[in-house]
Amino acid sequence: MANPQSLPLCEKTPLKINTLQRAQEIAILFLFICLLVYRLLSLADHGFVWLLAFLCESWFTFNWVLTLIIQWTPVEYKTYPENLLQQVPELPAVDMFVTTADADLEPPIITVNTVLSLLAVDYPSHKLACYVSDDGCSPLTLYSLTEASKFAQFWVPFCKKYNIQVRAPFRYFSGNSKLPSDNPIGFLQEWTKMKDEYQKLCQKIEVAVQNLATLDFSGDSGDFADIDKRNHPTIIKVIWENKENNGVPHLVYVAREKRSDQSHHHKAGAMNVLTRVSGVMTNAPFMLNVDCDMYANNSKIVLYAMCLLLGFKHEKEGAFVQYPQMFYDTLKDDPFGNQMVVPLKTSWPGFAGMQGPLYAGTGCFHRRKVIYGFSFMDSEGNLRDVALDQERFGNSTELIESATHTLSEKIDHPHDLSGAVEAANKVAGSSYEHNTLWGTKLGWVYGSVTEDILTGMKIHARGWKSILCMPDPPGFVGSAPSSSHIMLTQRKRWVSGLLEILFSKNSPIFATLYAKLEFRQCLAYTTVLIWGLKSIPDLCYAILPVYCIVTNSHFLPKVKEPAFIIFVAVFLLKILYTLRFYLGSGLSISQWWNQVRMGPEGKIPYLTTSLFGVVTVVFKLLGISEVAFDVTQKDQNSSSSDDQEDDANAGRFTFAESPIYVPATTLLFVHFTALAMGLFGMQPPAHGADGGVGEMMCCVWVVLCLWPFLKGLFGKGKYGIPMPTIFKSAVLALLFMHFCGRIPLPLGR
Ligand SMILES: O=c1ccn([C@@H]2O[C@H](COP(=O)(O)OP(=O)(O)O[C@H]3O[C@H](CO)[C@@H](O)[C@H](O)[C@H]3O)[C@@H](O)[C@H]2O)c(=O)[nH]1
Ligand SMILES: [Mn+2]
Repeated sequence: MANPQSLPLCEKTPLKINTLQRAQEIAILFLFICLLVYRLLSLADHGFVWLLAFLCESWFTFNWVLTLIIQWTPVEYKTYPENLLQQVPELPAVDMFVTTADADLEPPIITVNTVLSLLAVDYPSHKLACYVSDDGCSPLTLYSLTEASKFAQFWVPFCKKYNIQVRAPFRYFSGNSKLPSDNPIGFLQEWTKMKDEYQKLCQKIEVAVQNLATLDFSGDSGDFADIDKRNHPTIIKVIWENKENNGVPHLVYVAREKRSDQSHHHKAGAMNVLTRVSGVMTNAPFMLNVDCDMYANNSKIVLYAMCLLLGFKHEKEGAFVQYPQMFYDTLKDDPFGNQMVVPLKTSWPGFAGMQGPLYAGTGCFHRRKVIYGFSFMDSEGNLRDVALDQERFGNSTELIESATHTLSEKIDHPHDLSGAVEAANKVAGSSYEHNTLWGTKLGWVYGSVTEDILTGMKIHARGWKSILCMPDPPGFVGSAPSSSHIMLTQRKRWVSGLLEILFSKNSPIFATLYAKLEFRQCLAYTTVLIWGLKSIPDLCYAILPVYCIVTNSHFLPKVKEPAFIIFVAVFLLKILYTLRFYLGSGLSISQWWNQVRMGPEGKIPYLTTSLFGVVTVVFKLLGISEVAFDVTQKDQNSSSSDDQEDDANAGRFTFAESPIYVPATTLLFVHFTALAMGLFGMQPPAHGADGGVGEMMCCVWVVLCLWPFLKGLFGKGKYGIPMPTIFKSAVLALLFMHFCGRIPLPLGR
């Protein structure tokens, strides 16, 4: 797709760097280095504890350097001349993919809203098609979508006529959206009608959810009778085929074939099926994909993305356009650290200043030909001869033909969807990919439960760049985990998925050595991939003060030593550094504190699920077990919650019977013991120590970070730590004390 002459070129512009921020960053780096030098110089006088502290601190320094490398040259994209797209003679077509996997964890009404918001975007509707992949193979989802497509016949024209901004009805009709005061004539009437219709739609879906038996299995849903989610043939239904220029875009339901003896590769597998099914149906040169909960929050998203993808002189500048993930209805002060506000200001623009943002799995527009995997342009920019054979693409002549069109940049003509269902069924088969390049060189890449990062990295490794799009209002908004347990489970999957990439042949280091991943981008990917590993030094560093107090040794310099100041300074400066972002963005101190405890770099996730994520990957590497894709539960609670009690408890930390809570509970126990020993002078006869003020302060900090666990000791129900967990942790804590030589247990030592 060449850039039409009339379009001015898009540009990346460097962001102005805040000098105070830079000064702080450098100062922290300098202090880290001083600290390491101090450790090294005094290593000989101290023992093992000193060495361990030195190793942890080297790791922290290394991480800080990587962080700075990412943030060094932030850029933003000069925005997209909105009205100019109207001057482009022919807008390209876009296929839009929505994935859902479980009608219980992902209620159909959520998927329906996402689909409605996509069907209603501001873009010529005959250029759009929406495909929903249902890995749950649920008749409820199909039923809900069918009903939604009827509602869409009113909803889409209504949104376009009155230029509605948020086109997901549950958000539009939710309590906090006010009606504009200067309504055009007739608006109020239509608005009321629309609201009624939407309520009816919700009711229908609700009734169906409550009582599956009311669904009529005779007609379209016949295929679902007695279906087994893990073992069933392909079901593809064209729910709505758009035959006019101004109608509602096509809507297609896809439940790919599943066989219990064949791996279906989770979301990556679903994406590849959607790519192929849409390939034989509409074959648009661009593809958008979203998770079922990520509705379009800005009606111009497709236009913006097209401006960016078409607006560069060299198409290599834009393999994909990524909208950062944002969330709706987040709880006050973000108690579970989901929002990731700071990355929006630091790492996202930072990545954009290198090879481009990471592919985040949702809210992303890809070029279809990039997904088809080949670098078809030679260095002169001419199309290379690409053999599109069955060995690569699989044995569907329709798909090979459509892929040939894509790669040779021919624009496909409107298709007859219903006529393509047979071909679509074939390419959605579970054995279609056997002996092809799907999942390796083609499409979404297999081998990690964070398929998004892996797939994006493979694209960068072929020398493509990517583009960041951050319009106001944000492009896509989704549901954030509504409880701490859900959040922690999600983090565990992320951590394992990222480590799976690090320890595979797809590691970014190889991609830099043998392919075209830029060096800085490789470092940036590495920082992301080693996320889970960071929990190990964090754990060690949390144990050190306890160990030192109990054994009356030191891992920090004594208060009187000048070196003590370096430690205090790094600690305080790092706090000030992050606090600045929060206060500067109008956020509260408690939000910052929640981030410290629960955020991506938070203590609690590090001391709970990250550790287990690492273990999962070790098990995988040893061939003991596979990494599972546990789907995140999604809630729609759009401020309509009438349950007062639930509201009050919404931000409270919850527990479940799970080993993930053992390490942190154990830590809490040993820290308390250590604090008690320190305060009441129960340490062994001091070897000239100063009571370990530094170590005591560290202990207090860890206890503060683990406060939710302290509350959990006394909480009831899901707010309390389960008894077995407390018991296991107590045993572990005793063992720890024993090995520190403090509590003689009859263990023969
Ligand atoms: O076998 C599966 C499993 C999941 N999904 C879908 O994948 C999406 C993401 O799953 P979710 O449980 O919401 O995971 P999150 O951790 O919230 O998702 C983030 O992380 C994933 C893995 O990195 C990315 O794929 C997502 O796009 C990104 O939003 C959802 O639409 C699911 O329906 C499938 O289609 N098939
Ligand atoms: Mn999600």
